[in-house]
Amino acid sequence: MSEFELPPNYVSASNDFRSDTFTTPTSEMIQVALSATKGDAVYGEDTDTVLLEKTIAKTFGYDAGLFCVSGTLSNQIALRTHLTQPPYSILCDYRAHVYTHEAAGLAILSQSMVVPVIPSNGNYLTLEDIQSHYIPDDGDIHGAPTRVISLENTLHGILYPLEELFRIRTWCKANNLLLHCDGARIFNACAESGVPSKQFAEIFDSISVCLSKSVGAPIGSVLVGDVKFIKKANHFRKQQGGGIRQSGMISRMALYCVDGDWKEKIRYSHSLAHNLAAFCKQEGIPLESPADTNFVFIDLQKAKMDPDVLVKKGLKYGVKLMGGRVSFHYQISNESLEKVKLAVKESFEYAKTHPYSQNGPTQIYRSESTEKMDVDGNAIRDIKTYKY
Ligand SMILES: Cc1ncc(COP(=O)(O)O)c(C=O)c1O
Ligand SMILES: C[C@@H](O)[C@H](N)C(=O)O
Repeated sequence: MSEFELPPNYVSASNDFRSDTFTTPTSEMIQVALSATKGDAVYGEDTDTVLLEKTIAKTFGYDAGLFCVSGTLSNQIALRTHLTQPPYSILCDYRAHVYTHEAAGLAILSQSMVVPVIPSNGNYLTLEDIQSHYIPDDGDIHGAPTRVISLENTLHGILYPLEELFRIRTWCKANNLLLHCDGARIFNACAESGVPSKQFAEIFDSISVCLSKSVGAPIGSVLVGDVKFIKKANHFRKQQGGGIRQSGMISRMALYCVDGDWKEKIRYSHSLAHNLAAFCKQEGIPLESPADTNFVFIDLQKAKMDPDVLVKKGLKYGVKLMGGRVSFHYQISNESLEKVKLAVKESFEYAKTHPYSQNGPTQIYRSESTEKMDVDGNAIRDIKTYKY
């Protein structure tokens, strides 16, 4: 095996539970990309990219969209565009991706303070949580007034109740605050809740719609909002190096995914997650949060489970895990689900005699596992068992 060749079970997504970002482009996707348009998207001349932007904007009820190569870029330029006169701050859930996993983009690009809030119900921010933590623009020169409430739907796979979103929307309008949605899993929210995608335009001023997550595209997100907002966001996208040229091929692959039966694909992945959650309940394995959609967050702290043991048990059965978060996507096989159950159960049993003290909630990313072995116990040389 060459030093760069991965073992067979490392090239498929069917056993990859690390994230729904690990789906791989299908041969059909690659085939349609061959007939993609070839214009320069910076000049708005790539038809497939313009079509993708219009399609996603229309799907979610907005007037304009902007193709971004990642959800991080889409989120960060959205929030930068909303923020106009510092000092200001953004309020979000303490687990929000824009705060925890976008490398301090809010501090650097937007020079914004962040007010991270722990939801009083443990799952999602209520209007009362926001009201008791936001910073009013009342002329107090000590403060950095809240300008944007940035929510995530879903967050850690938890569905945001629509009525709560409307309560927050009404209050934000009355208090001149903007609402952004990190919609990395907005398609999951739509598929599971039945809320029409267009209804989110009544709530959020902008949504970062990821295509590279559960919908299964290899690359990209589309930021949606009104025309003036998207025009300015485009300026920040260029500034951040996100103005890519012939993006037709990746746009066409994304269009293939959104034109397809994404609801069916996503509902399949949710059924697998619900199956694992039911198994955990049956075995007495605690979960950190409700498994509403495509994630199962095992409460490692409560179970005193060592995430490294869980990863190694996964390798023993030939499935890829990153820690306590078990992610599902449409390419996961039923066979792999059964293997994950074995790994989770064995790790839980092991913890009973080898309790591990986990500091704080489940870490999505973890350092590389100490040992690497395949199903037959052979060492797997130089393979990262985690994305980071
Ligand atoms: C909730 C959430 N928001 C945003 C992102 C950023 O997306 P990307 O990895 O494409 O930058 C991710 C991760 O993929 C995510 O999980
Ligand atoms: C954690 C985050 O960066 C990544 N989007 C994931 O969900 O795997």
